[in-house]
Amino acid sequence: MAAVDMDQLLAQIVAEIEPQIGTGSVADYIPALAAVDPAQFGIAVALPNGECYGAGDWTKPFSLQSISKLFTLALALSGDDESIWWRVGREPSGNAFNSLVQLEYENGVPRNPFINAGALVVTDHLAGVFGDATKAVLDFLRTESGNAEIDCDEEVAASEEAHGDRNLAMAHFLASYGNIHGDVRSIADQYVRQCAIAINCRDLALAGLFLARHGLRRDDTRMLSPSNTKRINAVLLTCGMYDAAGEFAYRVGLPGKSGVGGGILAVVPGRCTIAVWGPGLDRRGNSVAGVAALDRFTELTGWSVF
Ligand SMILES: NC(=O)CC[C@H](N)C(=O)O
Repeated sequence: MAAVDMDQLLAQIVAEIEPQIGTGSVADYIPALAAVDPAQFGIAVALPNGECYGAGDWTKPFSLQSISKLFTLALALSGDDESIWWRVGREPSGNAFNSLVQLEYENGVPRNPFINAGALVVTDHLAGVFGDATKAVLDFLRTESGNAEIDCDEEVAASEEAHGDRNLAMAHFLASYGNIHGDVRSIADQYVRQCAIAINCRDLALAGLFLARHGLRRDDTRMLSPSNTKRINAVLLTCGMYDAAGEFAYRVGLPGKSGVGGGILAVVPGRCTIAVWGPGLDRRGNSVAGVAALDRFTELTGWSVF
């Protein structure tokens, strides 16, 4: 594709995936998310120079959920501190994001940072470095997006906490292996609160730009070395969509991270970030309309890592 008319392209994608909007089912294990209208869709594309384009509900906030896991990993690796890899692996799990089964076989070392068990360990690491992991994520998102209003949605946090037995069990199980160092309840709470951050597609695409800019933040200060940025993108490609990572790589061919709020952040290294949001999920917890839109985006532009 020669010169890309981004506004026209995004409008075309929204029109093409229209039949998928509202399909799938909203996450109902977090009651506050079950109340979200599934018939919504937004897409935003941010370019390395900070220009941002969007279509549909791209300025409407949604629940960040597991997409927070990519920001916590990046913060854990910032300054090229690689010590987190002693505590968490980087292999796809092939299991659901909230599965516990591998943890006992593998001695309390989660397969990767993008499933819940791995994110709990990363949160514990960040709590040790920054004091409060949720605040560290919020500060980063606000600075990179330029939107100081981004915050935790207290209703979503309370709703997940009231139904948080599984993550709490997982955190205690990790602690039994010595892989949670802080207070278990506090770490589980910080994890839930970073998932409950409300953000829109525009701000999410801008906040992820360091992944497309080889580790540079928007003010040109360095977040990560080019090598560690490449590595995060590689782990996103292999593990970012949980047990659907292979299918997503096949259909879209980009590093990406999804969340059960219906958002996905995808990266075309050197070119752009793309944030999509559609609350209807497939059975693995990935946005149906979001994956369809990213599929069309890479097909129409030819922008992919392959
Ligand atoms: N896949 C997700 O987005 C899961 C995040 C959610 N907060 C949970 O822990 O279950």
